[in-house]
Amino acid sequence: MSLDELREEIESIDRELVELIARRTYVADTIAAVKEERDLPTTDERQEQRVMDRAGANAEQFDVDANLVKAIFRLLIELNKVEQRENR
Ligand SMILES: O=C(O)C(=O)C[C@]1(C(=O)O)C=C[C@@H](O)C=C1
Repeated sequence: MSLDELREEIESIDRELVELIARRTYVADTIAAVKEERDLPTTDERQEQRVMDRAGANAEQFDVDANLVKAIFRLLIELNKVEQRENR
């Protein structure tokens, strides 16, 4: 594969990543509505821990750096919380 082709592959993966981030964020909008209905706080630390543990385990399964993957998930959770706070 040429460098251009490899970069095209990365471009396509990057687009998919953004699409997945958008889908995760859209779910946060629905979660915000459920939490508001049930008078629950936006932050659920136990659930965040579960998400982080799962991210670490998935990273190990795919042989990528667990700490880096967890850092990305920390950002994704923060993005969700910002989105949820804007929606309630
Ligand atoms: O599961 C929830 O309650 C969510 O709001 C989603 C999410 C996440 O991004 O995974 C975000 C904020 C919460 O503190 C916990 C988890």
